[in-house]
Amino acid sequence: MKLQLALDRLSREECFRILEETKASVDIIEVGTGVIKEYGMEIVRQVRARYPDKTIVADMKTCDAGKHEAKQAFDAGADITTVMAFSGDLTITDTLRVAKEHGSRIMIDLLEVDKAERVEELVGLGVDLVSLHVGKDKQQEGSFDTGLFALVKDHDIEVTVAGGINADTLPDIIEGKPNTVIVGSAITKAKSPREAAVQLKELLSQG
Ligand SMILES: O=C([C@H](O)CO)[C@H](O)[C@H](O)COP(=O)(O)O
Repeated sequence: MKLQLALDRLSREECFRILEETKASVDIIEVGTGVIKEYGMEIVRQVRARYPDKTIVADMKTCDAGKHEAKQAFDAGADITTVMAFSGDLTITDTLRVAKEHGSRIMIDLLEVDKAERVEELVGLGVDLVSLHVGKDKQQEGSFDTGLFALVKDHDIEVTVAGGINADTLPDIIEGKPNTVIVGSAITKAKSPREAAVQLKELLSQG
């Protein structure tokens, strides 16, 4: 199981400090939506330049103008870019096509999706990587809900999970056997991001 570090609500300097501290434990670097909004695609280019061997996700949360936004992410050096599940089917297929042309991938963010039918449709469109996600705002009512695994149980696709995940909640989540666990705040807001990442990575290795 891989560990994906989400860099959200951080300055450029904080992003690079935390990356340096945690790089040994982190498999995938996610440049968060808010960080991209603050610094533009340039921050993705800078992360790529500094970490040429890491897998990089640009959390673009695209929902329209898919071809253009996917190209922006891949041209900046991302290996994977995110597209919202509620987007029109043409946005999904356009972004999948751009990803194929670039030898890259699309991760579909299932934020607020509660019907397995949408997942079925997405898989029918060619989607092979999704994120089960409890959003930052919704986390006021509770963090990642393992009930979300039901959405993907009938499909042979790669699954990532996100939403306020930490060392206390991780053991239950591991039971669902996701391919990748995305962690933001539990690492970036920790007193020692390095120690937090080491602990989470250890739990994932045991899982
Ligand atoms: O995608 C995310 C969220 O929508 C903010 O942009 C986060 O990267 C994701 O939820 C992981 O962060 P934490 O919830 O802080 O672990």
